[in-house]
Amino acid sequence: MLNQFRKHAALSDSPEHTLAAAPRPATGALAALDLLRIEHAGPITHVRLNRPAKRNAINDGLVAQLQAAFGGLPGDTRVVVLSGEGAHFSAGLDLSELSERSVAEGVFHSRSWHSAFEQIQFGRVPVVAVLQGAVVGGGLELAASAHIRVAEASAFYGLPEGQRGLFVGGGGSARIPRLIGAARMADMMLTGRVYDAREGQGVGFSQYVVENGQGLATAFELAGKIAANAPLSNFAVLHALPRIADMGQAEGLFVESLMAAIAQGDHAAKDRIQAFLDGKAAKVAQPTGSTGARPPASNG
Ligand SMILES: COc1cc(/C=C/C(=O)SCCNC(=O)CCNC(=O)[C@H](O)C(C)(C)COP(=O)(O)OP(=O)(O)OC[C@H]2O[C@@H](n3cnc4c(N)ncnc43)[C@H](O)[C@@H]2OP(=O)(O)O)ccc1O
Repeated sequence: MLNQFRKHAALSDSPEHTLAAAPRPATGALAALDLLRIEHAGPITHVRLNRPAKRNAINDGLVAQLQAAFGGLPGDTRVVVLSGEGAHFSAGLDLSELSERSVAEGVFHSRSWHSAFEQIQFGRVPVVAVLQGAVVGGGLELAASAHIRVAEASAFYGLPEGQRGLFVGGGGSARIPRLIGAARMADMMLTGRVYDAREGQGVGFSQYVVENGQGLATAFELAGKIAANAPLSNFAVLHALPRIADMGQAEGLFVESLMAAIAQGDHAAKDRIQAFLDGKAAKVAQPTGSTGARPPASNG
């Protein structure tokens, strides 16, 4: 595992980073988060859901700890890998906590998920999620908050809320239709339809599908590339892209021009462009399939 970390977090083309010698466990407040396992390897922070006996079902404690973890990332973190311990990414809402909630408490409960997951989606750094086994209900809502999803062949996606008499409450109604379309989401909730890993890639749940056991290695390989980018460039992808997508074209293009100028003025862009002009930076690579991923299927 240590070697895997070192190999996949290699940042040799980054002008600003060297990789720490070995992954180190979180310290201080992050170390106290017992429903998560957090490790740092240079600019990559690995956040792992750690309730495998309950299939990483998401209870109130886990939501609070996700909020704390993503709100308390060290300043040198450039990218997060989010995964789930065991055979399943997450079985969704912890159903054992639901029974005694009033309607008002239900609203506040849902809002606490929104807050934690918005911190993941609209945080400072990109998040790469590794998905295996069940990615269902609130687990799918959590996965949808990440920016890149790497699925292992075992992954399957479902929204059993309909079968449980519930509605999504973790931001799924806002995020999932943007990934797969509203009609597909309605079908999943109304009929209980489940997509396997390959189908899930086809409809837009994941950008990559890899063999079982290869998810983390692929995610760390991608995370190494992301960490080598200029932080402001990554930040613009996280914050400008989704907002521009929701704007009219004229407004969107105006915001784009501002963001482009801001990124271009940053020293990190200047350094990287000069390195390319001096022949010291990599050319754009031909696709090699090095992540083990098939090209994304169309969304159609
Ligand atoms: C309304 O306001 C909301 C809603 C929400 C979000 C809602 C949802 O997420 S609804 C969907 C809830 N999830 C499910 O219905 C999945 C249920 N689980 C399963 O189908 C299976 O466990 C499995 C995930 C396919 C895995 O199967 P298997 O490997 O065979 O494991 P099991 O033997 O079934 O389970 C082992 C162990 O874990 C417990 N467990 C599993 N899932 C849950 C769960 N979701 N909640 C609680 N506990 C779970 C299971 O009971 C077993 O426990 P033992 O003690 O018997 O070992 C969001 C926000 C809102 O405001």
